[in-house]
Amino acid sequence: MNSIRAFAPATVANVACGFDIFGFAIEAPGDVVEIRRRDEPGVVIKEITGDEGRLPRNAEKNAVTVVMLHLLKHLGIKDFGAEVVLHKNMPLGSGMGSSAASAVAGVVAMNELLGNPLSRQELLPFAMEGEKIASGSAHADNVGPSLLGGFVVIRSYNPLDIFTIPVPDDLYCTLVHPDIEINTKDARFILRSEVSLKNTIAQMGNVAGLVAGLMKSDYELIGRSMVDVIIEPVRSILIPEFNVVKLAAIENGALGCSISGSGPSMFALSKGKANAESAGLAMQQKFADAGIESSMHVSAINKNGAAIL
Ligand SMILES: Nc1ncnc2c1ncn2[C@@H]1O[C@H](COP(=O)(O)OP(=O)(O)OP(=O)(O)O)[C@@H](O)[C@H]1O
Ligand SMILES: N[C@@H](CCO)C(=O)O
Repeated sequence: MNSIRAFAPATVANVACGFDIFGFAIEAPGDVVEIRRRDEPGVVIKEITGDEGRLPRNAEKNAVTVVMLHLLKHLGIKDFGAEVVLHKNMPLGSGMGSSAASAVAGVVAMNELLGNPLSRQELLPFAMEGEKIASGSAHADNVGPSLLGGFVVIRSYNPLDIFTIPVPDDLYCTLVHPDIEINTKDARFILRSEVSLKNTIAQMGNVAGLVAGLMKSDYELIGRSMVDVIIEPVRSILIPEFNVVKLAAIENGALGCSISGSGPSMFALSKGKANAESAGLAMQQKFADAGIESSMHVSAINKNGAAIL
């Protein structure tokens, strides 16, 4: 096998109360990576489409190839020759897990080209190295769901303990991406390092409630638990019209609404596709009223994650 194509989906990280510990995959959009073996040693980026020339072409700097280099080193494979084409189908700094999608598609494609020496779970630490190059921190709540699919919980980072939980079949996600950019690195820099006991207790309650609501298909409990008292109050100031858009989502069918990842995208969860679409249109209207263009994606939770095409 000399060439492989892999797809990795967009993801919603944090999911309101679960900063760095919750994430889920959606069906589209996502990045596509093509990798082809070559005789000459070294992994090189042959072409990147869809990034307006903004991403690094240096294989040591791009999330899509950094993960491949880490995987080859781990397997003790030297002088491996491959050329990589990356199709970016997601905006940068979007809050949709753009760098994670590249990292996951890249590591899945390379693993397949090598005959699948590692399982999906075993590929996770390598995908996290892609996040590290992109955002300065190896958080797993975008790469985890993009790689494994479904709704992912990261119980622990050291040692890494990550698993998926069931979600109700009729749960739909609305993702609205306003036409602005927020870099994850910046959105992490502004966070406080200390949290009050009162807020910790509230956040733990919501984390427990969201997990229970998802596993019991209790839509009301899911909605009540989508409250973030720690991160959202700090980061929402980076998103124009945040409060108005969030209220519009909930008044038009959503169970709950918050920031997707580090933003600026906002996401809502709804029971049924019709509610998800209605909430999304209301969210977009509020952005439009403020002169802000946006794009909308409505999707069930993608239970498969990355795929070989
Ligand atoms: N293949 C890649 N795709 C996207 N970003 C990359 C990639 N490789 C390196 N980067 C770097 O990561 C930065 C974007 O990462 P960042 O985490 O800020 O946003 P994102 O991954 O696009 O979206 P999200 O906020 O959902 O994580 C880019 O500015 C770029 O410098
Ligand atoms: N948990 C990460 C996700 C980034 O997409 C953050 O919020 O910084």
